[in-house]
Amino acid sequence: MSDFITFALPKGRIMQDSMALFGQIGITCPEMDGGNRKLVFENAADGYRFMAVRATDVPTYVEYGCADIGVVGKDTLLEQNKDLYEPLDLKFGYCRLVVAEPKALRQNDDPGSWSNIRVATKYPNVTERYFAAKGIQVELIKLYGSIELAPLVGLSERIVDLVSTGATLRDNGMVEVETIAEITTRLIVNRASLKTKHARIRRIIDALEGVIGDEARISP
Ligand SMILES: Nc1ncnc2c1ncn2[C@@H]1O[C@H](COP(=O)(O)OP(=O)(O)OP(=O)(O)O)[C@@H](O)[C@H]1O
Ligand SMILES: O=P(O)(O)OC[C@H]1O[C@H](OP(=O)(O)OP(=O)(O)O)[C@H](O)[C@@H]1O
Repeated sequence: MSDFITFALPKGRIMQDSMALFGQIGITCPEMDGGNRKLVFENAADGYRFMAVRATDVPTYVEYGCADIGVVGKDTLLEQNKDLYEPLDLKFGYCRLVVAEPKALRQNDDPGSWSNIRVATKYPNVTERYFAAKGIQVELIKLYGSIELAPLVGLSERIVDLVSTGATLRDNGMVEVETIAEITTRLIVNRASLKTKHARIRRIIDALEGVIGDEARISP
């Protein structure tokens, strides 16, 4: 690894909030404002590099040390369960991971009586763990997006997915049944980088904590 500090940032909705937060601690990348299709951007003067990757790929780039630091939703971390240092809750990207089902089904359904259900989700590992802890057997159908479609076309009656405003569930005739986890965006760090680039990474973590507040710190 170089003397650069390399960040892996998700291309989607988290990117803008991440750069706004880093901007508050003086970490910027003017090259990113260029409006092109580049995937790696540098601020060579300050020694920072930024990679734009798929949200679900952030933990992989950090785990393998291609990036020293990553920004990623807790949902992705729960699903992938990788060995990463997670020092900070960045306190944005708030949403919830929930179990949901069609409104009509909910009226006569008792989740307490479920013993064997079929669930469509982007989060098969979290879903399996959650229902296994309740003694419920799940037939998992892994999807990669538009999860709320599954009950509409008879793929599965239940889904596990993220809810933020609730508009997607509502507009597709579904309601929440249970909350599995509250989700926010997290800072993750490669364990080797934490040793080899300790002073710089510690400074970044401390500066972010200074901006967000003490409640950002996650105890190991
Ligand atoms: N509706 C939402 N409101 C707020 N945060 C959300 C919402 N949906 C997702 N997120 C958060 O943003 C993260 C990235 O979501 P985004 O939609 O940008 O990527 P994605 O399309 O889900 O991932 P990928 O590109 O790997 O398929 C999620 O992992 C979650 O933490
Ligand atoms: O409660 P809401 O504010 O409506 O947000 C929830 C929706 O947002 C996410 O989908 P996304 O936009 O990432 O699209 P996707 O279904 O293709 O993953 C999530 O998977 C829900 O579908």
